Amino acid sequence: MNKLRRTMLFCPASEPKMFYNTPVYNPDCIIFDLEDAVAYAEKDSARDLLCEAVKTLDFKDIEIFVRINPLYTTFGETDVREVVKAGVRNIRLPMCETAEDVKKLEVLLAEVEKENNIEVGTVKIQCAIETPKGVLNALAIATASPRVVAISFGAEDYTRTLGVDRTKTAKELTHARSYIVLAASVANVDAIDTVWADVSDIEGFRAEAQEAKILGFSGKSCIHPAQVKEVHKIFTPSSEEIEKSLRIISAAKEAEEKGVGVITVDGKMVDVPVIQKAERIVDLAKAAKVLK
Ligand SMILES: CC(=O)SCCNC(=O)CCNC(=O)[C@H](O)C(C)(C)COP(=O)(O)OP(=O)(O)OC[C@H]1O[C@@H](n2cnc3c(N)ncnc32)[C@H](O)[C@@H]1OP(=O)(O)O
Ligand SMILES: O=C([O-])CC(=O)C(=O)O
Ligand SMILES: [Mg+2]
Repeated sequence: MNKLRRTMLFCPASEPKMFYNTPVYNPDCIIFDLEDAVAYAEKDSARDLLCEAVKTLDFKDIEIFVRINPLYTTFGETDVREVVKAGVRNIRLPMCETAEDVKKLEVLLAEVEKENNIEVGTVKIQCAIETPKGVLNALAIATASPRVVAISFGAEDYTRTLGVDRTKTAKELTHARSYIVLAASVANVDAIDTVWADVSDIEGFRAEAQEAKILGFSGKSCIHPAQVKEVHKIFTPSSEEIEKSLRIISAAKEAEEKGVGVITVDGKMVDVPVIQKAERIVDLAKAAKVLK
């Protein structure tokens, strides 16, 4: 299993009051944002604030990402240079459309790592796919560099660039979400579902998170602490799932010892794919610390 990445809580780097509190909400990952949540006039001051905070704050075992501005903007390169120097080891690259975009970041990272005596390859990349072109290139993006640990979907920019409305049915996102999940699976990286902007509509958020799990995403980006709790509930195996998985694994072990092939548990056939799915649930439960 890759790292546990059920939740990625976005927090604007220009909001120190907010970002000092982020660890309290216990997301698996925090994404400090230098891109769209930060006004143009505040880009430099937000970066300075963030770098200072990263040097001093204790985020326990929460994985920290910084969403930089795209490298084609005037801020992108400085974002990379400064946040890596401050200790950030994971970059979320927004508006990623091609393998070439990833490779440009990879070259810059190698240069910055050498300048700061950091082993080359240390800094990991999460590619945000948020345009039709990015979706069609998802597999090339996900496999463009060994640094890529996840690809994520950005539905706000995706619907903007496709020229459609974002609706509560999420039908307009179906193809892109499924394609991103497939690409991530082939590349063996995590797939992170998009943000849900209406923080007051927790029911709608829950439904979208549930669908993300069914589609095969590893987790979901969040913009509000209340969303983190919901995603954790949905993406953490329930006690029923865990008990059933343990029963399957134990029955399979017993059958193997007795030299029996296919068996049944609770009246259902258990074969290799079923056993491996049960093992995955147990691994996830252990990583989420709901099973020892
Ligand atoms: C399309 C995209 O690009 S999305 C990615 C970029 N967007 C972002 O990063 C936005 C992140 N989210 C936010 O900035 C905020 O949640 C908002 C602006 C949407 C709403 O903020 P508020 O109106 O303050 O929400 P609310 O009053 O419910 O907040 C409750 C508490 O949670 C805190 N909080 C809210 N959102 C966050 C967050 N993302 N991270 C950390 N703390 C947060 C608030 O500071 C407040 O703390 P307090 O009780 O100690 O005062
Ligand atoms: O990447 C995300 O989840 C949020 C985002 O930028 C978008 O939806 O455009
Ligand atoms: Mg976006």
